Amino acid sequence: MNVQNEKSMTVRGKDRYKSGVMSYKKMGYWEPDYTPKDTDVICLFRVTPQDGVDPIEASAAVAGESSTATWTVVWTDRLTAAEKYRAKCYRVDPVPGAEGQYFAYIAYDLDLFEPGSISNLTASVIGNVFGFKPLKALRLEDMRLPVAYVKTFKGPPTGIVVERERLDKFGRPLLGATVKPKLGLSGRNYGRVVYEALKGGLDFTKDDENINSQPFMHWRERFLYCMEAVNRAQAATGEIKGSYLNVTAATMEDMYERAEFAKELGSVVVMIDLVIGYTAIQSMSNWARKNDMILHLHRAGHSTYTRQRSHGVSFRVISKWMRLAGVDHIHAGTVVGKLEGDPLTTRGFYDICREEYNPAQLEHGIFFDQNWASLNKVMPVASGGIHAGQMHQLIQHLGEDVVLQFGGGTIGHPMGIQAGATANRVALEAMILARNEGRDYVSEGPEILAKAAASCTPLKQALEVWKDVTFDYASTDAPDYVPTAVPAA
Ligand SMILES: O=C(COP(=O)(O)O)[C@H](O)[C@H](O)COP(=O)(O)O
Ligand SMILES: [Mg+2]
Repeated sequence: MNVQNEKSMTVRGKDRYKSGVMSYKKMGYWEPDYTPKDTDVICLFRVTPQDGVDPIEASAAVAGESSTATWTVVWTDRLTAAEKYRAKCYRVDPVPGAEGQYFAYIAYDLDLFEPGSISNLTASVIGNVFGFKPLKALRLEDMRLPVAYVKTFKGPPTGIVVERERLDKFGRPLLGATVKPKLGLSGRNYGRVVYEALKGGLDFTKDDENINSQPFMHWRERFLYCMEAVNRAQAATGEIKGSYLNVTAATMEDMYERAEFAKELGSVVVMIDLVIGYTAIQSMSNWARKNDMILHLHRAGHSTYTRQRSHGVSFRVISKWMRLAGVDHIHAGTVVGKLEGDPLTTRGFYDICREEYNPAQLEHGIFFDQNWASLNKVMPVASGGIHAGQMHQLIQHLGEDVVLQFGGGTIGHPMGIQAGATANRVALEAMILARNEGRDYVSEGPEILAKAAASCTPLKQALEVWKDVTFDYASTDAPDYVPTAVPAA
């Protein structure tokens, strides 16, 4: 069906405001002749209408219910600049290879949104509409954020450039590890893991998403022992080290108290989980900015609504919101590890975090050109089931401005935690050296690692223990458009 060619059906004049129910497309939420303004926010939704529901009407309903409409005509529209405030669906395309699904492009006037508030933005664009009965499913795939709107956000408090300057670490990915087991260690044993991992060569260690203040280890214990470990590791290595102290808690007051204590102890970084919510994230961002602190975001919970392609919110949209909201680190996928991560889709997430400007690139899932208007860049974090033997692939897929985090892949090392950290550091440095020498480090990767391992027993053992570990499963969240060969000019 060529849905694109349906003409405008907007009813105009006094008939528009007669009491009663009128289809959304007649109420003015379908405007195929509309050209979005530079200042409009644009959303791309994947709409799956119920059987028998016209895709244009379903898409117009999404525009209506995410902006000004209700289910019936209301005369009070006439007290407003209704034509301006109505979101306008201006284009509907069938999704390639997915029968019954449509991409609906919807433009929203900038005045519909409070400046600098992710909560306000999301209350509109994902507020009610995902439960609308005429739709089987709905997914927010991408957004174009106008520069005028981007400029109302402060963005990441530190950014990649300043983070590297503060840490005095350049020209290579940073290395981290999530302390394992996730739950159950006492403060003192937890601190031992942190010390060994940092002393062995990592830059960062990290609390896991669900480490807060449990009976086996209250938060102050954790902070005290972690910072003792950080300070000792710094003294032993002469390098700046950090441990992401997770300040996630039940209330803002608790989070501020924990963050203040982290600062008092000299930490360079604090951590929050995505589940704390957008307002709390923006508040913590303000705190981090005021206190010269790196703010690490673990995307705990995101897969509940980002992973399935037909319903929810794409992680590329969450990445955009988080760059606006202002976090310095965000978990963005590993490609090769244990968790969901199609290579091309993941590339799109990384570009959103790290580029000044994103050109539309359908094969990476990026539908719009996006200018970031000099907002700081977010350091993506690759974490989840990665190990030293994948170093060449990690650098190939994820580049240089990234934190590579090996939890099990450090702490599970047969010779112990320090050895696990050393294996990762040596593998990384060998690979970066090979890259800098202009070698084809991707295809020669296994050889480069083997050569480095010849003089590094910890790396040799890591490669041996984990050599067969791969997570080769089909990706759920792959792009809808495949790259096409372009004939030579
Ligand atoms: O605990 C881990 C990783 O542990 P390990 O390194 O032992 O696998 C993190 O919570 C996940 O990486 C989160 O996933 P994501 O980074 O995809 O959000
Ligand atoms: Mg975890």
